[in-house]
Amino acid sequence: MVMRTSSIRSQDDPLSLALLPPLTESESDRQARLRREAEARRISEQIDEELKVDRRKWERSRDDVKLLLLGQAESGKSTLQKQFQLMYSPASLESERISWRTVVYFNVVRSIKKILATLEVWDDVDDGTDSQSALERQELGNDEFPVLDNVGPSVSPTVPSPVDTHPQASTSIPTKATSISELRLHLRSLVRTEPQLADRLSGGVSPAGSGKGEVFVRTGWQARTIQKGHESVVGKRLRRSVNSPTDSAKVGVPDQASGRPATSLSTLDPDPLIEEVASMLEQSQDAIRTLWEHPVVRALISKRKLKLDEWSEFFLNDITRISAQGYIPSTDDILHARIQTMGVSEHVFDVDVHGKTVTWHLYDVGGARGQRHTWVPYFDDANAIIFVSPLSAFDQYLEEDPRTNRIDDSLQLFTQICSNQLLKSVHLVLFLNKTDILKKKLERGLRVSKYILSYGERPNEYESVVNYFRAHFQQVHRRNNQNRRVLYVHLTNVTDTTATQDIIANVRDSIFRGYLKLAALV
Ligand SMILES: Nc1nc2c(ncn2[C@@H]2O[C@H](COP(=O)(O)OP(=O)(O)OP(=O)(O)O)[C@@H](O)[C@H]2O)c(=O)[nH]1
Ligand SMILES: [Mg+2]
Repeated sequence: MVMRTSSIRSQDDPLSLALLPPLTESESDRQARLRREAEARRISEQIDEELKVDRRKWERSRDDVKLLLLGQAESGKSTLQKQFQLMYSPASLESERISWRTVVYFNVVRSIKKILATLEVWDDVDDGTDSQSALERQELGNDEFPVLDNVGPSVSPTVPSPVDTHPQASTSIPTKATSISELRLHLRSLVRTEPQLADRLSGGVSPAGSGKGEVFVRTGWQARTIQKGHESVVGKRLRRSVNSPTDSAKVGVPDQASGRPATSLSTLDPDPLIEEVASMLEQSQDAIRTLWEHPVVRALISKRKLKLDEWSEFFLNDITRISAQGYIPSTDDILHARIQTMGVSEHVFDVDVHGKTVTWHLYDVGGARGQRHTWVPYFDDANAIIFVSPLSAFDQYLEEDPRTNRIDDSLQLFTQICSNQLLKSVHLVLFLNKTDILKKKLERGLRVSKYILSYGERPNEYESVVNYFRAHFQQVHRRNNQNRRVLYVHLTNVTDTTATQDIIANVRDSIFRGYLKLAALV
């Protein structure tokens, strides 16, 4: 007979009543029920314990630093992210190194395509019988025309037949005298690979409203550019190389002094598309160099009729190295390679700050107008922002909206960030970036007042221009600074590793000081 403890509650509470054992419960049923109840208690306690651990984990994650990189497209956010990666997770950059080859090739092929398209607009059409086009004749007759030393190899030209349209089949070496239509024939197959390279990088995704029909990539794009076998071998070898300095020499880890890879990846599984492009580049390197150094192209550039992206120049100047067999991108190449970010990509680093390791989550966002709505969900719990503004863009207009000057857009965007209520307590850092390109533009004689009317009669010199723009950003900050927070301003060239890493260390310390202050308050 089972003794039941009766209580007012158990009799009144329908749930307790329902849970009571039946009146007819036998001794063996009672034992089984007690075992079940003990097991249920054990599971419940285990769940409670796991919840406690989870809560602790969550609390730990609240201690992590969340840093947003914000700014318009092409301002240098992803380049800055690469510098963080280089500093705090070099092994991960190493394992990606080979994937950047696809981006570099894509940048080169796209630049060649743009040069040829611009030449077409400016009429290089000839009838195939005359090696000089109308434009060439016009330009070569021009006294202002730049005289180039060292253009093309000093062997006599072997001009290919106009019907020989396959550049790989041709053994001719283009020279200064080679006409643009001949170069176009040489480079036709290479240029045709551009959409395939774009597709390899983007996975076929091209978001609407994002500007010049660029190639956008999401986090993890690297996997698409590496064959399965390739990826695992590179990943394994390069990971190991980080732990063992003796291994690094064997596996393509860059030589520290030159930043260039020490070995080729000839033993790894190739991606057929990339290998084909590599081989075309190798065979077309003379044609590319001749085109790039061609007097007509030089003249179009100097007259600003051909406006190439900054990275085009970087890669085309070094085309012999890039198109060589077994090319692996150097760290400098990776820092200059251009690919637009789509959405928000998160990068996690363990950052050692004066003996304490803190996990940092770096959010690198797409800066084109069509991408900016994706930033907002990350504002809630952000600790710090680095706002990147490219000062060299004073003579450029948004790809998404050709009426808007890029500096104006950057100031407007900075106003929105400074005045955003969700961000009012966030540690704010401003990178006035691309100072190296700004210097070059000013040296070339580009006048700021032509594009920024308010600049007026101020001297067209670096110091004066930088002070003028910096003052504008500081004014925006002052006018939208409810919480009297400090604005930390740095003049940067984020492709310069030594200088940028010093600045990152400085930013890290200032964020950490704020972090300690906050920790002391809670
Ligand atoms: N010379 C020079 N080039 C820079 C600098 N910062 C960035 N670049 C180059 O500018 C190009 C664009 O930089 P990204 O870092 O891709 O720009 P982003 O802000 O991430 O652009 P989105 O992803 O479109 O928002 C790349 O080719 C970089 O190498 C700089 O300070 N100096
Ligand atoms: Mg980016």
